[in-house]
Amino acid sequence: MASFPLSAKEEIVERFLDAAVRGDLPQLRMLLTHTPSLINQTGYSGWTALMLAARNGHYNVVEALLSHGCDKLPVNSSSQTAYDIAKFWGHSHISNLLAQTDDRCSGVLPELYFCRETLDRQSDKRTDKAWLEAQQSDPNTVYLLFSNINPMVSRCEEDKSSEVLNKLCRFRYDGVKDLFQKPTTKLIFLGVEKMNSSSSCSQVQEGSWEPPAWFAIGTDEDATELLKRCRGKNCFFTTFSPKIDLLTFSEEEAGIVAHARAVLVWHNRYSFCPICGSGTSVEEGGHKRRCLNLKCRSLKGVYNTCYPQIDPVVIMLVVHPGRNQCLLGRKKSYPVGMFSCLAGFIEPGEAIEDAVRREVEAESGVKVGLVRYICSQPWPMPSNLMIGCLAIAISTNIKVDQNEIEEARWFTRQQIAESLYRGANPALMLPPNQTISHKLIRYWICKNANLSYRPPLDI
Ligand SMILES: NC(=O)c1ccc[n+]([C@@H]2O[C@H](COP(=O)([O-])OP(=O)(O)OC[C@H]3O[C@@H](n4cnc5c(N)ncnc54)[C@H](O)[C@@H]3O)[C@@H](O)[C@H]2O)c1
Ligand SMILES: [Mg+2]
Ligand SMILES: [Mg+2]
Ligand SMILES: [Mg+2]
Ligand SMILES: [Zn+2]
Repeated sequence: MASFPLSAKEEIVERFLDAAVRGDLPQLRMLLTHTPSLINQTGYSGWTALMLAARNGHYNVVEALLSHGCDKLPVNSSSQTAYDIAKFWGHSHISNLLAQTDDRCSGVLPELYFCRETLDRQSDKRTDKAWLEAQQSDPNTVYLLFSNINPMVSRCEEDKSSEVLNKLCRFRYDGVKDLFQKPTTKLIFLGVEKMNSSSSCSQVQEGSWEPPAWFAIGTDEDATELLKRCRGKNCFFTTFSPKIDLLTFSEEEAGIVAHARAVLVWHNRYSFCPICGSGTSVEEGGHKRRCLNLKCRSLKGVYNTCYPQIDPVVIMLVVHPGRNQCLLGRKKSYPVGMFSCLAGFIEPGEAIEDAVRREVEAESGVKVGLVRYICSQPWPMPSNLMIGCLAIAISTNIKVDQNEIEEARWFTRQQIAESLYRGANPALMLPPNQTISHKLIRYWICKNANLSYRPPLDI
């Protein structure tokens, strides 16, 4: 059989995998230090380094790969994870190690995008007017600029291979203070920087270090005028395709964007008092609006029109009664071949479980029994809270409501695993890594992959 020369990239992957087969830890470490992206690569066999080390009983290599954040969930063409392989070949010390690492560390349920609390919100400071004012003119304070609800960003030029494409543009007081004069400008106190290793200097020990405060500024000023503040930097607003662009921040910045955008959207929607139509004043660091009409009912008691609104949405992976398939749907607006979890807004007076059952049946005709909450994600498009669940179907016939979705289908575990780990299934494209939909699908695949953990639902 003719053999084709390997590309440089293929060659380095093969060297890496070979080191895992032989248990050559120094060589594996050296390659990994030089090229961290090797960690989850597969060779021609479709096996990862972790699978190969598990097959050959190299405990120290498995340990090293896990400590480098290796994903233990990919499956080979026989749907086996590294755990399954170690167990099959009788390497119980390795299968025990693979079963031990907890969900969060092992990537079964990693932190969700938009969920990182980068700043300390210090919500108690929102009512301290003097403190807030002092922070505003502090030279260390950081300002983020939003044209309405779209953040001003600059392109990351450093690492072209990274998924992080955008960086929030940061300003100091002098660069933005003129905007404070405009009555339509919204100023949102986002919190203060959390203390980390770089801030644990002598100043912190002496107690003289104050963590810088962060504010978001929402302005309706002309975007081209605003861009002049960047002084030649490659800055722009994420106006053209917010859904895509908002997924290209670092984890640290994504959490900040989720907070700022949801508050600014609320200000845009609630410029006037929804109870009596009067004007309102903005208080509590931009987290409250108070009606200016002294006779208004909203001034008595707690009115939820005065505080930022969040729209709760259920999003669910429906599992077939036979446990080996899951139900995904596609809207007309999705890219060709993409299927995702079903989702829908929770209605007033409705529990999460009932919303899951109602939305699934309305959109796909499938009836659901047991519902289990898994995780949640703020989704600033513009201010949803996605509540992620697994749900067990008690019927299987599909009857799609064409007004809501275009198609719904049962997919086997094999089809999903192939799409997740090899992208080899052109008929099924899953939503991007940053979405809770992706995480729920992944979670189900892992929990079903004969890992020692048995979820209480026996899903
Ligand atoms: N992060 C993710 O992985 C992910 C995946 C899918 C959907 N989503 C988000 O979930 C949201 C809801 O999903 P859906 O569109 O399928 O919901 P849905 O099935 O409830 O249908 C939405 C329709 O219901 C009506 N509706 C009822 N109550 C509403 C409310 N409170 N707000 C807005 N519309 C309401 C509107 O006519 C709207 O077009 C979407 O906004 C979408 O952005 C996120
Ligand atoms: Mg829906
Ligand atoms: Mg619906
Ligand atoms: Mg609905
Ligand atoms: Zn009012």
